[in-house]
Amino acid sequence: MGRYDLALIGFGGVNRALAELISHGGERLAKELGFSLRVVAITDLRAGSLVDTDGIDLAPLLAAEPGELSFADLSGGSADPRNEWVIREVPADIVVEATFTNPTDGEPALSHVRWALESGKHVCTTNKGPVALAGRALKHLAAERGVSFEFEGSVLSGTPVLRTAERMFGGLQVTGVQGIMNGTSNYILGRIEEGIDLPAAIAEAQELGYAEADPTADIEGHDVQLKVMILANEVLGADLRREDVFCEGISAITPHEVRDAAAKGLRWKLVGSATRHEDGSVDARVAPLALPAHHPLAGISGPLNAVAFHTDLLGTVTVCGPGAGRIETAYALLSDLIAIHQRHADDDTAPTRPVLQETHRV
Ligand SMILES: NC(=O)c1ccc[n+]([C@@H]2O[C@H](COP(=O)([O-])OP(=O)(O)OC[C@H]3O[C@@H](n4cnc5c(N)ncnc54)[C@H](O)[C@@H]3O)[C@@H](O)[C@H]2O)c1
Ligand SMILES: N[C@@H](CCO)C(=O)O
Repeated sequence: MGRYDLALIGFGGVNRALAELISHGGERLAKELGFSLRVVAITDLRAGSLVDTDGIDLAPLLAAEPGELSFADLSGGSADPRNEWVIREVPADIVVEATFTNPTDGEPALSHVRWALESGKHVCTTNKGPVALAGRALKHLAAERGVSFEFEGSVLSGTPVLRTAERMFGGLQVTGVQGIMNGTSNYILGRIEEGIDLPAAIAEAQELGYAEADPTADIEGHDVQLKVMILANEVLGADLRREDVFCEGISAITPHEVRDAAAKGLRWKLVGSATRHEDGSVDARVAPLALPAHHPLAGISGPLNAVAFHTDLLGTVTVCGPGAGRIETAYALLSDLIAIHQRHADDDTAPTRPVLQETHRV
């Protein structure tokens, strides 16, 4: 049975949930999937870095409160995240990037992904920044190095939107996408409709693990803007930059407007869309809309999200499922790991693991 050694970059909600899946369900998954997973490195801005090329014992890390975790005093640990050294030098097969999304320039996650691919390591990430802002270049780099770059969790967490389009839509022309693609804003709009105020609704979304570290991106639509770019670039063959996508969030909608609309049978939703025209150009936008109850997206509530694909032969195909959540997004990473295994299990040119130089051990 094969085994993949992982380096986890960022140890917040999502990568901790992946570590839990591996720690608690690893044996069952190995039997079912035909490969096992082992974590050999973890880095985190707050906790530092931890390296054990024989496999990190995850149980004590998962038993600690997230905010209290420090690797500094552990064997193989350091207070410094040392991302570049860990990514480039530790002999992992796959780098799992789940640090903060930066909608402006994608950094430092973009560098994390680039260092990993340059080092001949596969990458899976839930981070929208590198995918939306540099997806084409990173895919090119991955292909050049013979490794995979997987990012299912960058759109609708673990709900398989990108892989459905990539694997199941052969022979179809996709002419547009429209959807509710942010769990936090959708949850917040629902809670405001129920009478909760905005700050309390944001706090709930943070507690539930839906919101970005800085929820401004959820509220102002930037998170959806990145997701629309990813969908347009991956599915409609576009090459959109952020400034190409009009973006308005939900911050200007008052609680009165939300409740007044509900009384009239309308639901405010933050809708992202992209349309491909006959000449191949693609228009994309993010804006709140008051949808009538009969609209297919009106009933998508809470952290549930949906993406409708408009196609030539099937009409509209809608994929619906969780749009956010720690475990749901960890599943996206697991689905990426499975995709990497399926693509590379038979590689006879698979990169060999370099040996970590003793002098570099901490
Ligand atoms: N939570 C979700 O529902 C969800 C869904 C889809 C995608 N995502 C994306 O997944 C990523 C992780 O989400 P999360 O919910 O775990 O966020 P989080 O804020 O809980 O965790 C991020 C972690 O990354 C660490 N970090 C930040 N910068 C770092 C750096 N330079 N080096 C090392 N560590 C660093 C932070 O200390 C934190 O522990 C984000 O990019 C987010 O946009 C999250
Ligand atoms: N903050 C994002 C996480 C998923 O990308 C959301 O609420 O949808």
